[in-house]
Amino acid sequence: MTALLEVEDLRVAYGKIEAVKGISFKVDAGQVVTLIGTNGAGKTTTLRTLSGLLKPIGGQIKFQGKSLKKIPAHQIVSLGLAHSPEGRHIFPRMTIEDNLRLGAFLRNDKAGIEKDIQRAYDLFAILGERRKQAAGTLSGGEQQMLAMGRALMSQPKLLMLDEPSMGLSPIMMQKIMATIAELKSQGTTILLVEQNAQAALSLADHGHVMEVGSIVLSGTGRDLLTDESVRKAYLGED
Ligand SMILES: Nc1ncnc2c1ncn2[C@@H]1O[C@H](COP(=O)(O)OP(=O)(O)OP(=O)(O)O)[C@@H](O)[C@H]1O
Repeated sequence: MTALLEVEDLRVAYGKIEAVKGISFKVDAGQVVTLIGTNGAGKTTTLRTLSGLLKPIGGQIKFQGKSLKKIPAHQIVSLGLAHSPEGRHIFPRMTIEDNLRLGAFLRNDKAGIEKDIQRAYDLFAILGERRKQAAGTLSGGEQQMLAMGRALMSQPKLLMLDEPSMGLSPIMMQKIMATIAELKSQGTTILLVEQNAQAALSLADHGHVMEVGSIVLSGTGRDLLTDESVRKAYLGED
């Protein structure tokens, strides 16, 4: 069976600095796969490249068996790859509901869009309660919910989440992780970038540890959670 996403020997550079140095991994439909690693490991660069925002200097990206090489960013969304970026990038002056609608900008099935807006409100009740308010009035965690809800509005085959737990309180972080688990149980395929290795590996089918542009260790979420080097480097154990 072909993987939903296949990344092979991917290399990405900013000028002369190679930020991603030949990484390979795949994501099968229905899986949660996580990339973990410290600041500057190349995780965000990888997601931005998969979204078509950065052009690789080498390697292959295949989505549903087709190369994404010559496909511009806006068409990549229509193929079914949605990206909830680091820092969220919601539109603070627009209402919560209008932010959600933006995620559906490539769709014209009105009834389906309304159904998915309702689905976002079912997942995140606070967004429904405050649908007519400016998105900038939401807390950081609620803005994260909005960013995830907006990404889901494109009906993605693959949802890419960049550090959804960043800057959140432990309770809000747990809520976001529980939502990711719920999306997984509904069959959503997710590529999750996280610095919170414990949370990410706990719900991932597979994980890859990135260090300075390379994948240095791969395994099931459970294997990596119990791996001694991972526990020392990323889970704060001596
Ligand atoms: N726009 C840019 N121009 C030049 N170098 C960059 C740029 N963006 C990132 N880098 C460098 O590329 C490397 C990888 O950064 P990247 O943001 O992908 O890492 P990351 O693992 O996502 O870390 P973080 O959690 O901080 O986002 C780092 O050395 C970073 O300084």
